[in-house]
Amino acid sequence: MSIHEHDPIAAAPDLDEQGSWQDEQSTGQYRTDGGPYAGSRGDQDLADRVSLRRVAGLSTELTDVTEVEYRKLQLERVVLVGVWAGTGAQGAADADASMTELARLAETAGSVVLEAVVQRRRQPDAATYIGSGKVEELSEIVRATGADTVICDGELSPGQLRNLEERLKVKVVDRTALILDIFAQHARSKEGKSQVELAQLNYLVPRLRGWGVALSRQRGGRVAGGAGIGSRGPGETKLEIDRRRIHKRISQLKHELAGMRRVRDTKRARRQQNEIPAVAIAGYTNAGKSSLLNRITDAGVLVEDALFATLDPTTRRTRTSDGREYTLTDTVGFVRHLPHQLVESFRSTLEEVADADVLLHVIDGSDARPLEQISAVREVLAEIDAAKVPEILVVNKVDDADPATLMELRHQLPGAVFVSARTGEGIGHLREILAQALPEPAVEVTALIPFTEGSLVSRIHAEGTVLAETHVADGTLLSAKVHRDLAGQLLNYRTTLSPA
Ligand SMILES: Nc1nc2c(ncn2[C@@H]2O[C@H](COP(=O)(O)OP(=O)(O)OP(=O)(O)O)[C@@H](O)[C@H]2O)c(=O)[nH]1
Ligand SMILES: [Mg+2]
Repeated sequence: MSIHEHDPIAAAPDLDEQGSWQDEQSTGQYRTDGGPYAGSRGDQDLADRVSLRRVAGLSTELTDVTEVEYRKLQLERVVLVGVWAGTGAQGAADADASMTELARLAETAGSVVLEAVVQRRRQPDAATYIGSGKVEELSEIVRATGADTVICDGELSPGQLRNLEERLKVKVVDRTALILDIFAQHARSKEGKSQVELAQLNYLVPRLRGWGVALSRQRGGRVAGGAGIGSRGPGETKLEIDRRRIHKRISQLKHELAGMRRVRDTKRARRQQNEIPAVAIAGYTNAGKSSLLNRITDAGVLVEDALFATLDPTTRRTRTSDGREYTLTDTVGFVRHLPHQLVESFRSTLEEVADADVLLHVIDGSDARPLEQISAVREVLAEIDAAKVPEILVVNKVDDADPATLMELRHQLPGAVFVSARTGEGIGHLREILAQALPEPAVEVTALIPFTEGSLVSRIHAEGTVLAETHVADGTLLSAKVHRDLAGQLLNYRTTLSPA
């Protein structure tokens, strides 16, 4: 079970009397009778006063004592803090879902979660994220649990981070830094490492002045393994590193990445020239994207029950059952509020998704809130200009999903394909659907189209690639690559004349 050494409630018994705490055991029930999430009263002050609420059941589960000892030495002991504006039971459930995800992220980064609390507020406090009065209570919890780090569920301003560190006397990091840290730990390829470092530096630049002064924190380089969240980054101390050097490193990284991008572009252009349709697998982190690639192509890509296990795209060639070749690319997963620094520096990787002919959008059917995963993924897709790519929704992990949820999903997502990458269920059907969705290879035609059929010429321009075009007395003479359908309609106008 949890590794609380001190129960914060017991350690601060008067908190309970003030009604500040609500210890919800794992019943899944939320108070709606004037408790923290009683939105109907609309009394923000009251809500503020009573709203720092424990999120039950989020402590890292440890199986034996030796593991506890080991982790104490190796890992950070963290308290999670969230601010949530939603109201009612739904608001409470949303807050808990967000905190559960934050806990998973923290654990993926190697931390032990000691405690999680949320405050209901209309918006985060401009100076201290949670209400200023709540910082004292949080400080109590930090002391009672022996935590050495507080992780806030959002992106905090440099001032908020500094103020909180000053008052809490422990390291404070935000969700963005946490995700950047996981990426830094998981990056394998040179390109991936450079992309993450660039994102980290862009995150760091506005936070250089003053941040960390409270603790005069020294940070190591990427190789400072085991030094905790935020320390696997490019490194920062106010005194040591001057801004100019960071900016120089940023341009150097951008230059390197531009070079790697050219290689990627060339490869992709070659595939496009060969007219091999490209399929990209996209979706929420841990949805089973790599598992699906492995299941369809025997790629042998790393599969892990961890967030952001995959950062580097893997492309494999494979064939439809009727023998047509296509490529399948597995790439980095998405998450709610994916830090924009990462989206920016992973842009070249994400272009694999934007340039694909078809998207397999993988959803974890065993997740408690699959529809939210879908909208988070679509938000990122829109950001990288991939919203236009035809998409096949693939609900994965049907072997592990709740049958009632699946039934509901079938209703909510007509057209989605339900599969299990683990057992192979539904994969045959998915391959059929995919084969139908693949664009037909283009056909090269040369045609003389009379001026009265101007609309055909427009269609060729819109739907195909014109290779040469000239106007002659009888009409428009052109050669173009067009899809099979259009080629059929041009049959009567085919000619052996050459427009060149
Ligand atoms: N029960 C079940 N588990 C699955 C299925 N597919 C994948 N998993 C598990 O889900 C976890 C994540 O799988 P991955 O294939 O690594 O997921 P991913 O989407 O590539 O994850 P990231 O690269 O981290 O974003 C692993 O523990 C898999 O074993 C499935 O069909 N059923
Ligand atoms: Mg993966």
